Amino acid sequence: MLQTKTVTTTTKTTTIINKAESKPLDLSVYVVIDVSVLPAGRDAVAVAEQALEGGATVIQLRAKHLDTKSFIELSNKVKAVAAKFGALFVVNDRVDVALAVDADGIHIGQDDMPLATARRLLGPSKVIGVTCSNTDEVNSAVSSGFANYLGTCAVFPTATKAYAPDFTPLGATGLNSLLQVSTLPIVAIGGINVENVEQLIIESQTALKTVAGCAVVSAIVCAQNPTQATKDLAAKIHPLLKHNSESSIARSLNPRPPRVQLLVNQVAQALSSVRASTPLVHSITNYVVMNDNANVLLAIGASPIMAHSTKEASDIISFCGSLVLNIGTLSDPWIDAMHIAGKKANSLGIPVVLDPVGAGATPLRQSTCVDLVTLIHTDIVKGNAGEISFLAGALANTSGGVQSRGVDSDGTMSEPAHVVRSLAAKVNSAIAMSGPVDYVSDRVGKDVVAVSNGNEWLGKITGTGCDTTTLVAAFAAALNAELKGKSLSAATWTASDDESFDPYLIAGVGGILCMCIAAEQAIAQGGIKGPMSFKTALFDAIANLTPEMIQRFARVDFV
Ligand SMILES: Cc1ncc(COP(=O)(O)OP(=O)(O)O)c(N)n1
Ligand SMILES: Cc1nc(C(=O)O)sc1CCOP(=O)(O)O
Repeated sequence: MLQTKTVTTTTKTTTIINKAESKPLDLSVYVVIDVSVLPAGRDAVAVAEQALEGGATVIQLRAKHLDTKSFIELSNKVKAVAAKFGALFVVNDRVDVALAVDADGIHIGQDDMPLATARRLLGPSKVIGVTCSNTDEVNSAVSSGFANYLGTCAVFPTATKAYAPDFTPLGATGLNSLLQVSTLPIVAIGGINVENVEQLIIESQTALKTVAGCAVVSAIVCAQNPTQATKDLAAKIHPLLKHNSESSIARSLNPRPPRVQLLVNQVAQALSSVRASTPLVHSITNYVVMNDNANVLLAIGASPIMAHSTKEASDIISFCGSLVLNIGTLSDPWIDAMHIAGKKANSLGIPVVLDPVGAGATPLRQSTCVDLVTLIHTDIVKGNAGEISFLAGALANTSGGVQSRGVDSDGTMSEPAHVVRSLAAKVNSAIAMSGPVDYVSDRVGKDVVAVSNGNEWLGKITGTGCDTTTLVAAFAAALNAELKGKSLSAATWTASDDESFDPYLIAGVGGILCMCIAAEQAIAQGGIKGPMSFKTALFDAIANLTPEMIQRFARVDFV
């Protein structure tokens, strides 16, 4: 049963149609079954059904050369399978066929039946899509009040539809221009596939609007496995549409302050630097997380090396970009190796990142992490509230000591910004403290950043804290190498300039944002059944993170 509601705009009355009150018009995964493109022996109804199984939300039937009787017969069959999946069934061009089979809607071009006539014939409850190639056509379709959504001309080159030789596809920029002026949903079409769909959506979005969906013919109809191809496409489309609409609207209502935006820009840029420089990260880390830490480094674009022997700790660090010291599963020789590698890293200006896992839990861990921050220089300490609180407390009685605030039962502490700020200044290290909100201080305690992208799923599998530490180390390595390339050094950064952030603040925020945003992406893609499928999706999402995602989804503030 189609439901209608009427919205009065300044000029016209626009009818917005939902298939059912509980089911808004979902144009996200729009599959066009073009019978002339079907590979030999493939049946249109079967392909439609496979696409629907893969998550198609709309099926359009396009049959330019089919006689009317056959078009109607085929439409009835495709309509029946679409109905089985609760998807919208749309006929291409032919209003008579749409009427004959009582299709859910019609898609017409500029040279087809006029929009007003189509609406008059179809009535108010059918969905009408109209192709618009430029902003004039968009304005005209929108102001007519007769269309429910707009299609585009080809965004990329396509062999499925013939164009004049001088036709230039819209590209993301042209699509962006249409999105800027349209108050109706826009579906992009033409040459879209699983490889280019994400970039198209990201690059075409405006501050307020993203495409409502992407329409494809050959990428599904000619795919070896149309179900899987639709699934793959849907997995790329859904997270971007969902997150973009929420975050971009929030962003346009509440833009980032300039200095926050500057920091986000630099973090996004730093991710590009990691990818470009493939830094080698030496980890002396714990048994529980070793393999995951290595894979997380590979996923972000860095390279892992793990060596625990005192006999090679110094040699290995001399050709690495950063060093991780993780005290999760200690032994005496490992502690010695940490000191050897740490001292060597200090002498070479290689950043050292300490993860004081379980600090304070036993005398061995207490003395080890206190020794590490006092006998070698750590550039970044990354731990949870309990670990950071312990360190702050352990150093409280030394000169310039930090008052420990204690940790609440939910893992938080009062005045977290004060604790990281004071500890940072005390040990001259950036401090990254994880929790429901993460706090990162630069090395002097001047800038403290709260990162609010925390995700409860990250607590459902072991090792994500240590994984985040390795990401921080990858960022530290890439940023330090970049500065060295300019004959500068992360070690000599000073807090005098308001425009410049401590590179290790950027590293701390960067590692945390990558982990948290990847978790958001993993969940948004759907299909998470429990901890293991989350873990797989998380690692994939880390590999697929882009600087644009950091720009879009980062929730950071100075505190
Ligand atoms: C979703 C969607 N967008 C655009 C078109 C193109 O329609 P049209 O301009 O009518 O061209 P033909 O498909 O008739 O060649 C579409 N079909 N679907
Ligand atoms: C049906 C259609 N209409 C277009 C337009 O530009 O209006 S391009 C197109 C075909 C798109 O097919 P594919 O996904 O195989 O590139």
